[in-house]
Amino acid sequence: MRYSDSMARSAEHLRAALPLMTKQRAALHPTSYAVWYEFVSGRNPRLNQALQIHTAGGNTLDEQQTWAMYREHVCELDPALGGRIADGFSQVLDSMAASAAQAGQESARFDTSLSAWVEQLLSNPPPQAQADVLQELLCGTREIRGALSDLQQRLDSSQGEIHSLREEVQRARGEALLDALTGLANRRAFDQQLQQCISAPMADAAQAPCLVLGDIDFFKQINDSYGHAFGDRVLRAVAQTLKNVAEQTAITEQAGAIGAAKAATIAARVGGEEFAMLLPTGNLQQAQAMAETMRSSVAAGRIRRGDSAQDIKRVTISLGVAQMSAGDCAETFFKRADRALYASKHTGRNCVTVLAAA
Ligand SMILES: Nc1nc2c(ncn2[C@@H]2O[C@H](COP(=O)(O)OP(=O)(O)OP(=O)(O)O)[C@@H](O)[C@H]2O)c(=O)[nH]1
Repeated sequence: MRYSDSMARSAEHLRAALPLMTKQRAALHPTSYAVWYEFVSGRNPRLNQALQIHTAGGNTLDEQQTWAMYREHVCELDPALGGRIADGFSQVLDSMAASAAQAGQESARFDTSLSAWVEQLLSNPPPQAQADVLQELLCGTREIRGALSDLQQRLDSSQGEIHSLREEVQRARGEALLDALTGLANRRAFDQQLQQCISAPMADAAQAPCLVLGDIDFFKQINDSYGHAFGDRVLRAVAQTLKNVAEQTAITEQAGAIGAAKAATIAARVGGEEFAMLLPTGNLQQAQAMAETMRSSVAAGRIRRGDSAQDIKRVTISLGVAQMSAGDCAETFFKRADRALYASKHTGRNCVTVLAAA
């Protein structure tokens, strides 16, 4: 069970959460309560970190941001399970619709035979009592047919609803894995992909997955000088640049692959101003070249402030590159790329460092 706090403890959380919730721009509904309950209980460090960043400098969360927080850090919906439930419903309805259609056909056949018998009997009049019984049977059968056809119509429309539900689940699945600000994959999606890479058998160590971590330089100064909203714009612009370069790299990989299509590079936002690019196949030189293109593209980009014709000071990014080695788990692989990134920060920023496995 997700929440196992005692009555007294949860009442305490309620008292702490309410004033925080009322400050927000989102309505007071169970979703926003779940977000702020988890915040005050301190049980979800990643949520707390994200909320602290979002509410820095007195910012408040609107409806969309509250839902994004919920989806990314609180919601436990397993989208695959949601999909299976919708599929299950759909199958049940399919088989009910088929049974109803079959029952309808059978009752129609019975109705036809009954009508023929009634014709016969009326041309050779039976005693009145028997004729009445037959007429009643005929009416009853027609009613059954009518009811079955209604049922079938309702089943058809339920099918339509299930179809939209399935689309909704798929959409929610997509959103649950996307970073709401930049549209890149979020930390959750990245962790899943990284885990998949780690679990896959490694055929050739030289072609093992590579990880590129990037972190915008002096981002706090950008926020402090131009405001948080402008900081968000910078994040979106950098994300778009990284995504474009990652996609170009994927195209090059596919063009270079003989026969087999290689998996695309995944670009994700894994923290406030931190990004991760995972190349499922390739080699360290390719990853380094991609990181270098990312660095130079970000540095060459120009972002204008809305209220000014002037560009702001150049935005740069530091990057670290590492390749997975045989003994790695997700954590050791990530940490090596992180060490490479911090080496870039310490050698002056706006550069790329590659760290080979020890
Ligand atoms: N606008 C905006 N700012 C964010 C977001 N997430 C994190 N930040 C800010 O990013 C800044 C990160 O600052 P630091 O970790 O000190 O790093 P830095 O200033 O980039 O310095 P170096 O990394 O050492 O070059 C903090 O001020 C955070 O508040 C966000 O979603 N939007």
